[in-house]
Amino acid sequence: MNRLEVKHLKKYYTSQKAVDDISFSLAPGSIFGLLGPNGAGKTTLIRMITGILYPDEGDIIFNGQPFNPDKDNAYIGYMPEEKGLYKKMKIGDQAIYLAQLKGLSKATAIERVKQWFIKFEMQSWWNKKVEDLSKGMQQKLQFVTTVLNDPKLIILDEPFSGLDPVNSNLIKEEIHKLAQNGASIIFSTHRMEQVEEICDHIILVNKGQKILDGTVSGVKQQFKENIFSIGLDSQPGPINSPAFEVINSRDEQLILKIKEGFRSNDVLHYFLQQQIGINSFQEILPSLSEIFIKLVEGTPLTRQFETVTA
Ligand SMILES: Nc1ncnc2c1ncn2[C@@H]1O[C@H](COP(=O)(O)OP(=O)(O)OP(=O)(O)O)[C@@H](O)[C@H]1O
Repeated sequence: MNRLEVKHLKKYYTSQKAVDDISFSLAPGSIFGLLGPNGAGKTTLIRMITGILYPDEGDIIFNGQPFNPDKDNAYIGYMPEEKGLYKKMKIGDQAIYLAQLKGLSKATAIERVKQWFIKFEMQSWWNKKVEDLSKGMQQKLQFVTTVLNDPKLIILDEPFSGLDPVNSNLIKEEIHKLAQNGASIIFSTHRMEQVEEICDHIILVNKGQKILDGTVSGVKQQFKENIFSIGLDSQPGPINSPAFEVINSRDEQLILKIKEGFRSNDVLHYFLQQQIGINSFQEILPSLSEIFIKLVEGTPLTRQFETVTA
């Protein structure tokens, strides 16, 4: 059973189709990247999945049942990009209070907060106030308060913003552990290299519509352009082959594109025929960043309703 199913979801504002008929599903244990340029509709989509906004149309199915925010919010952890912490409240008390709001008893809340504070080396923060923490420390606290109640669906909006590499790694490891234990994770960010590193599945939203949906490796395969890197044992002379063209070269290392109708074997055959040895041969897949730019570049920021003039 899917953890989450979103079916034909729509949210229109007065002049904008913020989310326009988006469907996708999310399996338990999956780490899912929700990508899109500024204004694409990601936050609006997340707000509907977390019960903050009602959809105009469409269905949200959580754990096989129609989504009921009052009941299901106890199983959802949402870390928004903007901080949702009380600035003046002591950090330990605040974490316990937020865990209780998610349905934990006070005793369990205290126990869990202590465990997480030890794990993340935050014990000394207990009596400090949020306003006394740095941006990165607040981000770490926000992550802990999001996962304290062991949610089944975790939504993280730019979770690494402001974090140093050590703390980023700490949180990455925890995200993987939470997924291994069955939580489904939606991860929204503009940092494509983080998506490649962390997510197993992505959807790309543009102008309120889903324009790409698949596994990270499947999407890269879908957009590959038959580009290969080859390492030779000596410098080749002028190359003239119908099978491929060289698009870049440095000494014995070439980047080449195999032409339509030809195969890798044709490239290998060409060099072997010239008595040139091959040290390495590897396909170069496009990065998610390249795919993202290719799909969204040059498109207007949002889809407006057509203006009707009398
Ligand atoms: N309350 C609102 N009233 C009117 N329009 C809105 C409202 N909230 C968002 N929008 C519009 O809906 C569209 C989608 O916005 P949304 O915040 O969901 O995008 P996003 O993908 O999260 O963008 P970003 O990456 O910049 O955070 C935008 O055109 C935005 O201007």
